[in-house]
Amino acid sequence: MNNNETIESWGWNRFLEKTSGQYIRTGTVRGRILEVRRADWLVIAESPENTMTQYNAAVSGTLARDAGSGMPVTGDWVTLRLPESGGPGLITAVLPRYSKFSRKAPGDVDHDRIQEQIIAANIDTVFIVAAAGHDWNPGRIERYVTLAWESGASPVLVITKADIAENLDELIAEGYTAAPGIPVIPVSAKTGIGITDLTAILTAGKTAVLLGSSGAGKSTLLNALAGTDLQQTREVRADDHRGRHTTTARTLFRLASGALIIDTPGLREIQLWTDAKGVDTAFEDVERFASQCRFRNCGHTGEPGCAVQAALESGDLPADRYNRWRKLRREADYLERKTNKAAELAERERWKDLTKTIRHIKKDTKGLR
Ligand SMILES: Nc1nc2c(ncn2[C@@H]2O[C@H](COP(=O)(O)OP(=O)(O)OP(=O)(O)O)[C@@H](O)[C@H]2O)c(=O)[nH]1
Ligand SMILES: [Zn+2]
Repeated sequence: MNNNETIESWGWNRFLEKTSGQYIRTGTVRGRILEVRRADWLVIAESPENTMTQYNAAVSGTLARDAGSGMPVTGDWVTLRLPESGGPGLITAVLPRYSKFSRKAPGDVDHDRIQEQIIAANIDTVFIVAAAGHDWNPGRIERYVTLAWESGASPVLVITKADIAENLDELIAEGYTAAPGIPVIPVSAKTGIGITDLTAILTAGKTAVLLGSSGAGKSTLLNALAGTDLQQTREVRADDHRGRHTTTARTLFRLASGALIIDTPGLREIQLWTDAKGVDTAFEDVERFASQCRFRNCGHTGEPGCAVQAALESGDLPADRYNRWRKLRREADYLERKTNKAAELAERERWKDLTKTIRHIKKDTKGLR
């Protein structure tokens, strides 16, 4: 471990300095979650020798009980009680997050189990990694862009495997449409193009997260940026198909340049965790037309003076883009109704408990009167 490392070299910043005061108690140090494992957490923290040291850690009972903000995720800053003698450390609090990338937790849609899943916390840049080739999907990119804007970090669209693109210029144009106002950077780990462009965006002490489908080339890109094999990647051996590797954990790495990168396993589903406003932020082109409609509450479905319909007719707004915007809007509205309903149910349960308690108290005090 490099002794010149400080918590700043692991991403500690002024926001954290300002907001963490009340959480840091004597006997605890500040640490950052490098990886969430099945049963424990890998944390890099200040050690008594004033160096940065890795510890395995568990979560304190109190934190596990009232983890209102959820259990620690990769990128989180926490307070850690250092291990006494070789045992695991104890995470006692999760510090306020200045950004987080979330999606709706995958699971059964029918059972009202509507939950946020935080993929990574305290990130400055979201690299949306989309591969050229058969897996190219602008609709999926739009979902990532929507969630990335919601995260509080700045999105960047990275088109990987540029070497296999049949028409790279077309993909780049589609990328700019799907991700308006966001840098679009084509790269290839095979030929090396774009790697210096991406390196230029990385900053020492700032955190980026790589997000995208499985096989998009995230780990390969991480290795190319690092200039060394930080992550094993999946090179399928033709003869026996063994030696396959897919990323299974979300892990934070520190490059020699000092930049911090979180590699993640591919996400199969990327369901929204935002409201209609969040969708509109990612569709500023549609929004711009909508703001020119004659009626403020225009539904864009045939009302007189509808600028969205006019843009569709003139071709200024591609029909595909418009349809995907409508679909995401519907999904966000649905989610909002469901979460409201879930909140309502929780509230009703709380009242049920409360009235029960009151009834008990009344019963208990009856004999005293
Ligand atoms: N042609 C080409 N292939 C690439 C490039 N980058 C990655 N690949 C290949 O794409 C496959 C998947 O790459 P990975 O880096 O493992 O993908 P990943 O996104 O990390 O996948 P998960 O860990 O499953 O999420 C591997 O076979 C890579 O060799 C590239 O720039 N060009
Ligand atoms: Zn309209």
